[in-house]
Amino acid sequence: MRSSLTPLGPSVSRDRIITSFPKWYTPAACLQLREHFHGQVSAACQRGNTGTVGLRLSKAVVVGDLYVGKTSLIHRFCKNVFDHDYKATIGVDFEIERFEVAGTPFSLQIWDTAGQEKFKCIASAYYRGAQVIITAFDLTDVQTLEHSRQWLEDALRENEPGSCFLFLVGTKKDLLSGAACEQAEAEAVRLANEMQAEYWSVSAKTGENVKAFFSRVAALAFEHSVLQDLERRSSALLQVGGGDLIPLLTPRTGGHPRPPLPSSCPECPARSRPSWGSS
Ligand SMILES: Nc1nc2c(ncn2[C@@H]2O[C@H](COP(=O)(O)OP(=O)(O)OP(=O)(O)O)[C@@H](O)[C@H]2O)c(=O)[nH]1
Ligand SMILES: [Mg+2]
Repeated sequence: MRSSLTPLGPSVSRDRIITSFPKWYTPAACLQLREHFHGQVSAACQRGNTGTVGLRLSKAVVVGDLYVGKTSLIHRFCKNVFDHDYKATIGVDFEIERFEVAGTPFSLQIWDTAGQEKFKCIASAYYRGAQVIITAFDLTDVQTLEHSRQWLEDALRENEPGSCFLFLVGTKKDLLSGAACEQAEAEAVRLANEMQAEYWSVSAKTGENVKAFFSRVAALAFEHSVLQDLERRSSALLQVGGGDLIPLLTPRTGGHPRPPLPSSCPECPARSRPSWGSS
């Protein structure tokens, strides 16, 4: 039986429908090597038993130095446009993208933050509650890669340890090729592994890898939301005797058990979640 919580609303566009688990950019720095949805997630989707996942917004926050191309990346994905002119983001902005993942509606709220130092305190107020942190750097500017550590640290400070998927994204791929590109990517992969983040190279100008990247983000965030929802519901219900269900409150958290970490599911050969301290 399909869940009665399935939302009404406009159907999602065809290119936001994700039926198979999107692949990583490189196995050298990826969060998940599986090529299929988690078994429990597929089963829940088939039964329409995905709880409130279709009704909630998952939050993804994009951080990184000024001028690296955060806004351009988001605009390419959400509006399919590219602007050569630079207009600094002031504070924050966001877009909401609706997907259908394994037959279930899923919405991602993508927060675009300002890279300029003077806006940092405004932007950092919006880091909280992120399910996904995307740290962007410019592939042609090694300093922006070096600054990625600090951006990630700042974003993690506002969130529960182990509660976020981390991505490191090299932008402006169209400006590099051959050995220069390989070298920049190798350095980025090294840092991504230290950060326990998944690495992607993209170009907002040409659109290369942009849709694939956000599909991957959406699929991982969706999977985690479904697993979290299943766990929340199973720990809130204790089955007894002839099958009566007794709702329980978890005392420690007032009925809202801490969600499982993305890496805690038995089918995930993923790395452990970060305890990323300053270096
Ligand atoms: N060639 C090329 N240029 C890009 C690409 N992405 C962004 N740019 C350019 O880089 C400049 C900065 O892009 P933005 O997206 O505004 O940078 P931002 O990170 O949002 O900057 P802040 O809002 O100040 O933090 C603009 O002139 C863009 O046109 C890309 O993929 N390729
Ligand atoms: Mg911007």
